[in-house]
Amino acid sequence: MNFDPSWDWEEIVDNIYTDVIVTDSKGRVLYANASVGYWLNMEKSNMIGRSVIEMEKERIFYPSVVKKVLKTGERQALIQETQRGNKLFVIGNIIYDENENIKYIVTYSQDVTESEKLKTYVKMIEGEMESIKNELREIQKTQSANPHIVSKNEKMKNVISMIDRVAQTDTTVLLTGESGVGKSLLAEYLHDRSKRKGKLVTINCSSIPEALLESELFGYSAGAFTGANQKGKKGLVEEAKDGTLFLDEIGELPMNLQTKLLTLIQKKEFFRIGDTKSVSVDFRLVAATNANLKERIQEGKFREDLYFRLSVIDIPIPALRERREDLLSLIMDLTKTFSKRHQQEKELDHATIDCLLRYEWPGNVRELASLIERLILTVEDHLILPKHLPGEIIPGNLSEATLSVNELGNKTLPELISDIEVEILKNAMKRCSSTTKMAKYLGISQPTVVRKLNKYGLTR
Ligand SMILES: Nc1ncnc2c1ncn2[C@@H]1O[C@H](COP(=O)(O)OP(=O)(O)OP(=O)(O)O)[C@@H](O)[C@H]1O
Repeated sequence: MNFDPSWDWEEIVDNIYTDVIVTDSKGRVLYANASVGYWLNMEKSNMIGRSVIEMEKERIFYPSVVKKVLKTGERQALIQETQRGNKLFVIGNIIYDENENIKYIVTYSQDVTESEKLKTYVKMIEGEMESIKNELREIQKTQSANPHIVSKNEKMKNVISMIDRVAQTDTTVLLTGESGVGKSLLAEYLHDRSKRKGKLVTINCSSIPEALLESELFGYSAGAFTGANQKGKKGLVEEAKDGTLFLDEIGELPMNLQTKLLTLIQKKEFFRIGDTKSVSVDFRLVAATNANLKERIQEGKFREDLYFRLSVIDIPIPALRERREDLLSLIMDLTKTFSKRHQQEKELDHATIDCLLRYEWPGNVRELASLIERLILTVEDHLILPKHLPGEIIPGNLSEATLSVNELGNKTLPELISDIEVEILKNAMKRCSSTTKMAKYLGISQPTVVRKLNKYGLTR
């Protein structure tokens, strides 16, 4: 269909759900459409001939975009408040006559009251996040003597206090728990707390080949076997004199060495390979395992008597998923540690922290620590965003579109408002079980909630 000048333009413009006002070059209203009447709470016929400057003075709306256009001689956009308490996003455009003089100023506006509320809400959430960070700094100040052991969770606090208690004794300690929960770190902590004068000597029983393990542990005498050092060699047990011997992955210790270890624990003496004279040594034994030693006993792979000797004090370390209260502190602590270590000024975005807090962490603190270190080393930007995380860590409902308040850079205002709206609505959907509760939570009406959910294709 072609353009027809006889169309009823007034009726058409009255049916646009956007305020349209046309003024002359002095700001006197020449035309207003029907929508204006609703937002400004006055009949559109009462507006014709009135000065927008006067209306601004009467606070029918404030500020006046026309006034700003006339002052600057350019197109202007601003947020205006109306007598009804609504917030309007208003644009004022100039139409010039053939002599380049202002002929009309056309203004059109859209209600953004709810979006403005949502922006305030985002600011409030940012404020809350800041206070959580402050709280965290306080927690970190009051943490255990070793700054790298985070323990907010009850079970973990019990682990630390148990270690503090046994540290002063010579009792053998067995640390059990999944790989990466922090057994080695706790062995270090125990040694620090024990005030034993000697050093902490760590042996990973699974990483040294079986043939070498015995000589590594007990050493050998001069000329004990072909290829050996002529002067003989001290073993790690001797290295741990007056200190702590930490046997990691004890479940992997071969059977013949289990027997020798048992003798060592009982008599506190041993024989270097090829020697007939025993060596006595004072050390504290700490062992760790992620294997189920009772099962290994059943399978005939671990000596029961050694197990009883080792497990006098058996300290199970909870998996990270069982102590989620520690997660936030760990995330912040590790970020700080690695940023400092690699001299990188990096920060985790709120949405990134949110993803990390939701993940299960099957690889425990080691998995978390390696990820944070990798992000700090590989992400070029200052801010680490959800898009930098590996796929498995991003929850299904947080897609690429996840909005960070810090990402709003080059978007237009309507796009920005929509993004914030979607994000806040998703957040409200997670917290509230019905649209009525969402309405209360967001401070808007229930039909508005439904309309907005439909608009963005969000389904409950
Ligand atoms: N509570 C904690 N606070 C800070 N860092 C921790 C904590 N627990 C573990 N880590 C860090 O996590 C990583 C893995 O810890 P660790 O090597 O002690 O685990 P593990 O239980 O001994 O693992 P595996 O059984 O595989 O030997 C280390 O980098 C350690 O510093």
